[in-house]
Amino acid sequence: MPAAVRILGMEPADRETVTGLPPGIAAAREELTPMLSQYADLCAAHEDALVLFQVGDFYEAFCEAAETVARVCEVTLTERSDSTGDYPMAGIPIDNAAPYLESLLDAGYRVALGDQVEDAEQASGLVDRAVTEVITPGTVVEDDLLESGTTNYVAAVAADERPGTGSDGDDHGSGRRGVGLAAVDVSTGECLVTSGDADAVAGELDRIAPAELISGPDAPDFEPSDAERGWTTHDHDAGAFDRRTATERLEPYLPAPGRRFDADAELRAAGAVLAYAEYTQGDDGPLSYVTRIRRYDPRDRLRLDAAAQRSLELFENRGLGASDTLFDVLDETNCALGRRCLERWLRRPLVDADAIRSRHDAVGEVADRSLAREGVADALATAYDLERLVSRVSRGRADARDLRSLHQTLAVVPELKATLAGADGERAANAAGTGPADADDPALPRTDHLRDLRERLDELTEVRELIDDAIATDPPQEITEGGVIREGFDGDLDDLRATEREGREWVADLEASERERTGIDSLSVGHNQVHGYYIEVTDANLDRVPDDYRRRQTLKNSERYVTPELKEREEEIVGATERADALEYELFVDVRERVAGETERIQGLADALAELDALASLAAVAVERDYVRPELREDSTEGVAIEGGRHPVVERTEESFVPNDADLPRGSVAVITGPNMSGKSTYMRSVALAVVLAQTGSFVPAQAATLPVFDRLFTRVGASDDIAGGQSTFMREMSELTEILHDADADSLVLLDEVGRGTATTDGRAIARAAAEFLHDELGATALFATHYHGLTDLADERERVFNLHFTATREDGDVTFLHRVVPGASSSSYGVEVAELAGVPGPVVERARDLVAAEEAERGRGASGVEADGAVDGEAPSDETTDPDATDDGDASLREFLAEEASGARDEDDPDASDSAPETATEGDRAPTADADEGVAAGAPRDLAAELRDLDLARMTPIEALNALHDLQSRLDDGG
Ligand SMILES: Nc1ncnc2c1ncn2[C@@H]1O[C@H](COP(=O)(O)OP(=O)(O)OP(=O)(O)O)[C@@H](O)[C@H]1O
Repeated sequence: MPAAVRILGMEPADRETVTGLPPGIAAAREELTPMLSQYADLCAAHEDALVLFQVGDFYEAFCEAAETVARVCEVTLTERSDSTGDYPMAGIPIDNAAPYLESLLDAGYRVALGDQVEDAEQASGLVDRAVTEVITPGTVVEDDLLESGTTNYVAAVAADERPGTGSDGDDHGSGRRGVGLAAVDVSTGECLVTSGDADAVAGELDRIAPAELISGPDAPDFEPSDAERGWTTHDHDAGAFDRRTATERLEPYLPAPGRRFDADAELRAAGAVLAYAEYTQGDDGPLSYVTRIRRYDPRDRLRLDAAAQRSLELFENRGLGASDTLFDVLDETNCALGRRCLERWLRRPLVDADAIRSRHDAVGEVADRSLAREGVADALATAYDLERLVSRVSRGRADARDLRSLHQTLAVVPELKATLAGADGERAANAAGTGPADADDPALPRTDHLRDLRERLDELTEVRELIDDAIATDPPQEITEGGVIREGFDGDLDDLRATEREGREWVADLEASERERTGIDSLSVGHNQVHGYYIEVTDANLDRVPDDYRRRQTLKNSERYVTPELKEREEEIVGATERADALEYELFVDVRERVAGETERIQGLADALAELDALASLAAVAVERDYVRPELREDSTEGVAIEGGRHPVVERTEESFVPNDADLPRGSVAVITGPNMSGKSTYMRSVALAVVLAQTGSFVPAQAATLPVFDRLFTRVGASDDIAGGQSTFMREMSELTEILHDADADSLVLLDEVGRGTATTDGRAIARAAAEFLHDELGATALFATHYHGLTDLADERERVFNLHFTATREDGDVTFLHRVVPGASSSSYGVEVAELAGVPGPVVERARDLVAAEEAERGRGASGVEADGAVDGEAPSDETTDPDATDDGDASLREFLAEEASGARDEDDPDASDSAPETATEGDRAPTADADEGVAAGAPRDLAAELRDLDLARMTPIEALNALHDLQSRLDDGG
């Protein structure tokens, strides 16, 4: 039964005209020819889809649907005329349908393929047609329409309908949770089910990034947090979410579904998503290759929401510079299976320390064994996408070439097992390794993880042999025209082929024997489609034609004949060929079904191959990029300790990447200051990426790393950092901050990059400070906090676990050099003007900016005496704008001041005593503000103009923006503000 699905986001008028029954056809319904009437029936049964109707070698659409196809696929709109009228018609070639289908999917359509399901030659009257598949973004199975090595999910969400069901998601174990989520990859049969409160499910949806989402009645509206990874939404037939219906739907997939799910909403989401998947696959009953429905709890994985994935550039590069992502760096996989697995791992890093260590063991072993690593890579490079292959086999869509690909993939398994056991030279070393339990059997990997994996490499010998015995080595694509079954596999087939062969040989000899018999040297024997075999004699020799020749065809200069014997042989050959082709098809289908019977085992093997490839990829990266095995803290109260840590992506493009240490006690807040472009963001991300990598099972780019296991990782990056994604609003920044402050706890790692930057300085600073205090005082999360609000560094004096770090720069002959090295203590310079110069802001603008800064500093110098006189430095949070201690100082000390300090050694980076804010406090004190300074005028500049100038984020402005901003300030200065 087709589900009633409607495409959201389209005007009802559009839907009426492009999906379901085209109005032009509906209007003529009573008079339609039988064929168009059949088309109309299929359209009416698929209201949600655009029906493509097979007519010979083309898929056709009619009337309004034809107009849509012509426009979207850029094909010609023609007209069909029959006794009942003229109908616009547009078609796409079936042989090359993929690019057109892709255009229709991209344009938001769902396409129902109305195929001829009966041999046109055998049909008496109208050929029977049926929808064999509904192609939708989330349920495509065609290789041509799917990216290799990626997952493609359709998901369903259902609200829990049991009374009293909690919605806070914290009642794990009681089975009472708010929203159920189920997702299926129809191309591989992977099926996942989970549940949680609406926020948790939203996070999971972001992580899974389904191509399509169907919602049950009362389910919350879920919007993708990232438009680029968005999904198409449908309201699904409410009936599919009904508990009883869902239970019945699930029964063929798993016994006693009612008892298998924690939450009612999980069961209903799973039932609905499978109903939908079945519907799109032609409603042919259960999808036999969905053999495992995997339940999971989001809390069993490191929670990385979409914002974190985005800002850490795990899968997408948002920056304007380097083009790689973390996944690109890690992806040294050799086959699509491994690539998908690695992606899954990176989207869902582990939180179970033993499981993480186990992966590290395996990565370490493969990294140590270069022969095994290369052997595994070579073997897997010839493996096909077993998951997609087996699902095709199981759906009855695989051809003989697919079975051969399956065979080739199975054939690497024995080789892989031998490789993992170790090549001869390796075995002794293996045996002497870290004390394997079975040291007397050197032919085994030394870690439990690899040993288990090797065990799971099911050789499936019977399947491999069956395919090898049955299927020709280089079969044709068509499975109905013979040539797919190997000789020797079936006696009857061999007899038929022998008859066929002998007949052909007889025909081949006929020319010579007839020439001899008739004495006509130019006599020839040939064959054509219409007349079959013939003997051709030129007109000059017609007098020598024997009596038993029967004329078949007269040509310009010759005659064509048959003999009764030739006719008989021909019938024999044709008969044998037809029967052999039909028998081959039968045999092929039988072999395919027998292989399909092993779907579950083949899927098990696919999992093992995928994991092996992912592990080998991590090992290859560890070796090539000099990563180190991270040590996991036993004690959950201890923090992060990284020596010589690097950013895995930036280090690939930055010729001389400067490694940095990170020592973050659990629950500490590191306030990081420093000039623009000095490396603050890179540093923070390096720490977070080390955590993500470690929990994924990877080694990390560092000299040494000891890490705790975090449960959640939050990031909040400055508003303008998201401009490239077109989502820069202060509101968004604040809602992300809200989420962090609500959800982070002692097991969270939090990255805050320039929080508060999206609003007025005073408010932004206040929010930043309050957030840092809350993180420290209330949440106890481990946090890295990069900021240009230097007043925040005071927190180190006030809070036990807050400390300062900063980045420095040097200047020689007017050139600023960023050292990219983190050192203890607070910084006081932003070098904004210098960065503007580096970025190519025109010289006069830079010079003018320098003058303005100098003027302001001069003013501040005058104001500072007031501070000393009053001693009015207030380290408390800036709640009141008029007494805000930061109100002028986040403009920072001047470059001159800063360099003078450096020259005098007051700011010795290597000075171990120069920690925290001690030397900096003096500096800041020197230029701390007074009420006078707040109201003061720098070289006649109104105070607010100077503040505005200070707040310009030059590093992120284009030269022209900077020029305009300065021009604006200048003219307002001229106007007296
Ligand atoms: N450790 C490092 N070694 C070498 N180059 C680095 C290092 N860290 C950062 N860089 C380079 O410096 C550039 C700027 O770094 P990053 O964005 O981290 O600075 P930032 O201090 O956060 O700047 P802003 O305050 O303007 O946001 C990076 O794109 C990178 O090319």
